[in-house]
Amino acid sequence: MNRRVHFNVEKYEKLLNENLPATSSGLTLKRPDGIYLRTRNAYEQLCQTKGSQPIRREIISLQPYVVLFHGFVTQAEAKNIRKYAMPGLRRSVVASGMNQATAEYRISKSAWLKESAHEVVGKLDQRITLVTGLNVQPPYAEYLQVVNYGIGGHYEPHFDHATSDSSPLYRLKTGNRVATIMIYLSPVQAGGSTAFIYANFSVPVVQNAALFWWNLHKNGQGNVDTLHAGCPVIVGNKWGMFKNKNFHKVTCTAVTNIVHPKIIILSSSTHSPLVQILFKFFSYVQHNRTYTEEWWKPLLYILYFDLYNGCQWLLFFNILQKILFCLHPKKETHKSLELF
Ligand SMILES: O=C(O)CCC(=O)C(=O)O
Ligand SMILES: [Fe+2]
Repeated sequence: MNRRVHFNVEKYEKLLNENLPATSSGLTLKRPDGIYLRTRNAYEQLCQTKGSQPIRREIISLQPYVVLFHGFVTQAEAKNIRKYAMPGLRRSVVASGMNQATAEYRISKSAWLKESAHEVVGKLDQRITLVTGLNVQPPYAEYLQVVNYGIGGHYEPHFDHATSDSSPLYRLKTGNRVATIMIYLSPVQAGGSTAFIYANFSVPVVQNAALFWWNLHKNGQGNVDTLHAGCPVIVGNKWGMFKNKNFHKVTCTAVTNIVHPKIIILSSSTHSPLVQILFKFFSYVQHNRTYTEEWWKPLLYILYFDLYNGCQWLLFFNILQKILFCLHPKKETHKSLELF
């Protein structure tokens, strides 16, 4: 050690000694008291508990809205899910008119995992709800689907939402797919990215992370910018897990549990008599009240309210009450419409 360095180290150590914390002079460190710290023990414990760490969300794109939640599953969870799905894996299918069929543009195997398959499935549903604010329990959403791509496996550009009324999604009365979350359950040595074609970006496989995006605009129309593909796997084996959140059910959840601003379109073609009555009601109001400019407009965006598909009367009246509140002459602002 040269002399100058030696001198500096001495000086540094002297400084450290001079600025030793109070503990070394016999005083113990004490937490400040204060009523505002009442929850401190619980808070600190939660912060230190493994599994209660904040989720790290990386915003990949705002239009379309695509985010990546890092460390969404643990290594062990990913391994277990692959194990439970393995026996059920079958060649993946795609919608083909009214049916489902295998297709050259989707080369992979997939299996559905119900909550009863293993407790981890329920846990993941809960976690998805926590980060997205969406109720993803069936029947509000589809079951978890595990997908496995071998070398060359891929899924050519497609939309996750239905783009035609003849889609099986409509026939099943599940509504369109409002959002997709895809969890990467394995690393891939080369290839396998998820590419958003019109939006012009791709997301490489990040093991244990979850990619989330909205398929539909807030008005319920499909977002064409979500056209995406699973790129071919070049080296390795890609495992993913999907969850699709369906559309009309959002109406029900949003009313009971106002978690996400989703606007649902009132459709005059819906056959439910109650929807028809509501529609007539809106048309009447629209023609007979003119006190604020287009005040009625947001009302038309309220409900695609398929009462035959699980919404309950109570929810229906809850909505109606809120609508009437919005119609109050003093309420000129659209802000009062914080239904969804
Ligand atoms: O594997 C991917 O990265 C995308 C797959 C996909 O888009 C799908 O299964 O709907
Ligand atoms: Fe997809």
